[in-house]
Amino acid sequence: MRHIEEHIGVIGAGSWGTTLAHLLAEKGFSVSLWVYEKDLAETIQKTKENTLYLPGFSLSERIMPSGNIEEVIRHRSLLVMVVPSHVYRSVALQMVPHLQENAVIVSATKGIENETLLTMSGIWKEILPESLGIRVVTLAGPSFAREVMQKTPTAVTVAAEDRETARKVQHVFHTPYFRVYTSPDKVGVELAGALKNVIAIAAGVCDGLGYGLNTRAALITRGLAEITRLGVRMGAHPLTFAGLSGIGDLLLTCTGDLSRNRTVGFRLGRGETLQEILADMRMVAEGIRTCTSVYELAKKLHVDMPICEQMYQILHENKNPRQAVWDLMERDLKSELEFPLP
Ligand SMILES: NC(=O)C1=CN([C@@H]2O[C@H](COP(=O)(O)OP(=O)(O)OC[C@H]3O[C@@H](n4cnc5c(N)ncnc54)[C@H](O)[C@@H]3O)[C@@H](O)[C@H]2O)C=CC1
Ligand SMILES: O=C(CO)COP(=O)(O)O
Repeated sequence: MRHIEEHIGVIGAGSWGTTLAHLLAEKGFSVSLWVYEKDLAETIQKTKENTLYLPGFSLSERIMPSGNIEEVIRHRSLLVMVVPSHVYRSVALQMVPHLQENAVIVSATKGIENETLLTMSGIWKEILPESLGIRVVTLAGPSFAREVMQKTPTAVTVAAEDRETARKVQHVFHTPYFRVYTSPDKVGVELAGALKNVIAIAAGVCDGLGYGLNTRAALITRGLAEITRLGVRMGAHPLTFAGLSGIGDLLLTCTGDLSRNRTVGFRLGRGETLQEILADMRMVAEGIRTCTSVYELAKKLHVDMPICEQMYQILHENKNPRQAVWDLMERDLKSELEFPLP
């Protein structure tokens, strides 16, 4: 393996952060990994395994786990941010005083902040002093951590406002089993990655209720229509939603049993309450919180998002899931296309 001089800091040692750290370390980068749970940092150091979030995989010797965030980010020109969205701002605020000028931050979190309705790069925009010259890039697309650890051929997108930064990050992450595309549509890629989690819960609900493949296909398709509608309203390019971060990730998480979001939905469909499901889940299912943000955004921006609205009622107002499906089916009839033919 070639040793690469650049030293990268990965912030967040959940399943995805650990996987990205491992991928980069195997490429030859020196990688520091910030671990929130102090005992876990020691365990990873000793056993080379993330026993809490990614059990069963042997991690690269080149990963240096640490509970000290300053140590992980100081003097790093490239950082990867992978903490769940509800703690993103508080962790980012801890990072700001230690960031190196002109560093690049790759954000791999999928969510929308509840309190502000901002995307993750929106949070950075709010808290980063412009004088630091830091660029934020989004990484999204269909990529279950465990499959990437198994080196399953995978393709993702990195989106940045400037092409040069996107190309740099593309090359940093690319491996023969991890193909990276670039995109200039940061808001689109970010929204696609966050919103698909809400639809994945809905797909799980339908499967848990025992509905068939017709239902799932309809849900994915009309879910994509909703995601696109909100995305375009917020400035995204519509074709981004036909890409890896859009339909790609939507298909993966609506159909793949490895999805935590789909699993939450499935269990809801089977009759468990959200409280029961969350009680035995250590990992994050971002769609639960994102659903609240989407519900608020749709109201604020006057965007019609019936599936997300029903999901909000199931998750947060105890609506009966079967009733929610029938309420969707009984809505006013409408045209599928939302634009006139040329
Ligand atoms: N797991 C996957 O396959 C993929 C996950 N993602 C996204 O990556 C982000 C992170 O998810 P995962 O790595 O899957 O997490 P995870 O669900 O495996 O682990 C939870 C993480 O949250 C951290 N955490 C909990 N409380 C915290 C606090 N108060 N402060 C700081 N950190 C805290 C834990 O230390 C752990 O790193 C999410 O937005 C997820 O949607 C994106 C692509 C793939
Ligand atoms: O985003 C993911 C894969 O691209 C992971 O999905 P879940 O969070 O639903 O497991």
